[in-house]
Amino acid sequence: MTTMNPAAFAEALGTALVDWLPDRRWFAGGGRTARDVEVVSLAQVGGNGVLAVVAVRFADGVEHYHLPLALRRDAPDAEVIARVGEVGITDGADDPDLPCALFDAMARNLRVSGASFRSEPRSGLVAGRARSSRALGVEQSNTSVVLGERYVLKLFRRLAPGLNPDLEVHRALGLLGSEHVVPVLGAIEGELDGTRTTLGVLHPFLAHAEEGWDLATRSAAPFAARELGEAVAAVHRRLVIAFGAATLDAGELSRELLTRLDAAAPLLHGRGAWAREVFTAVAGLPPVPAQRVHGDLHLGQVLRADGRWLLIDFEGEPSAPVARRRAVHSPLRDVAGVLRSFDYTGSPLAPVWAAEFLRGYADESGIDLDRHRALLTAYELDKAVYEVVYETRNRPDRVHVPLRALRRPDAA
Ligand SMILES: Nc1ncnc2c1ncn2[C@@H]1O[C@H](COP(=O)(O)OP(=O)(O)O)[C@@H](O)[C@H]1O
Ligand SMILES: O=P(O)(O)O[C@H]1O[C@H](CO)[C@@H](O[C@H]2O[C@H](CO)[C@@H](O)[C@H](O)[C@H]2O)[C@H](O)[C@H]1O
Repeated sequence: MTTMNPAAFAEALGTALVDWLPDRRWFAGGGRTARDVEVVSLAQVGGNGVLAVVAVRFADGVEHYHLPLALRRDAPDAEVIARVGEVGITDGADDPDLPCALFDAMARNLRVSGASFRSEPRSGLVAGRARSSRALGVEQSNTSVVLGERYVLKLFRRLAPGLNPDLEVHRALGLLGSEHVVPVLGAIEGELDGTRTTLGVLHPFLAHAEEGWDLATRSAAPFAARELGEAVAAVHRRLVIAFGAATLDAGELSRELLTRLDAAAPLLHGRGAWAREVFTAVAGLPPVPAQRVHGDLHLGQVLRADGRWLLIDFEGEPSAPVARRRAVHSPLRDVAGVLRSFDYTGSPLAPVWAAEFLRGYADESGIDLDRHRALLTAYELDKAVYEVVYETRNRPDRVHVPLRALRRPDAA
């Protein structure tokens, strides 16, 4: 970049991104056509790296994205997003050097124009200790890179101004000594709309961790569903200690559920009637205990490592505005998320796991789930409605799974 005109760089990049972005798994455009892409900030890092924040304009609004980029003269055409003169701009997450440079910048607590890099107290990061990098290569909403096989750097993609709830919650639970989350070792921040905004977070890489989804669908090992229930309840307890408790007015909650249902109605293939009844009945419940929760809990968000469950990715629903992701909810929302996930596995053992999970959750939390059946069912249906929208946008071949869950249980 030093030898490149920033205006020419931004112009070439913005133009090329209109076509490049829609093919990225993490791009949340949902089939909409971007009218234009504007580069709103560029921070130079390492010898060949740039952290860019771009604004993508659609007919119905603007979304911001974070793009770690590498600049290389020898970049193969297939990897190049845009060329400025002889220099090819490529996705920095796949670059052999850029992620290591980001690690070193965190270890050194570096500040450059437009970005700051930080290591957490007592993280023990030492520059130069991460010499290799590889993209994790899993299906995800952001992009995670494994560094030196010891660390994992999650580069957030779609941005909302401010502290990312994933970093906020991991940090808070880590400080409380929770054994069900990985510690935060470092973070990267940029600026968006004049607000310090999280661009990345560094955790230890658990090389032998297995995802709950893989354990439930691909492994012959017994699934520790009861322990998962206990772990979720333990995390919920610590979330109350860290962020406090509240109550929700049942009438307001009912209206919120119905609003989400109405918004999704065109995608539900006429399957919304039972959910409507259940959501309407929520208005008659007593005030609902609420707190910060995970917000998008499913079996891909839990890892089994060294005989314990860890919860990851406290970012909430990727498409929700950040205020909603940080809002308090009933903890049963997370319980419902895991139940939906058991249903997604299609395993004949799913009902058994669900029962064990609920037993573990009830025992650890002291919540009598039988007394809260109506609310739990409402959250399961709300999650299924969310999933119909999510799958329609991202994986249309799976939309039948949540659609099936919206059918009244006694329906033929
Ligand atoms: N500390 C870790 N060690 C090993 N693997 C991890 C770790 N954190 C996350 N992963 C893996 O990375 C995947 C994506 O992480 P996640 O935080 O869910 O990203 P996203 O928000 O992009 O979906 C997870 O499903 C998990 O398999
Ligand atoms: O992990 P993310 O934060 O990106 O969550 C989104 O993607 C998930 C899929 O990867 C999606 O989860 C849905 O599919 C899962 C199976 O692939 C299933 O276990 C979940 O229960 C189901 O919700 C999640 O909803 C979405 O927010």
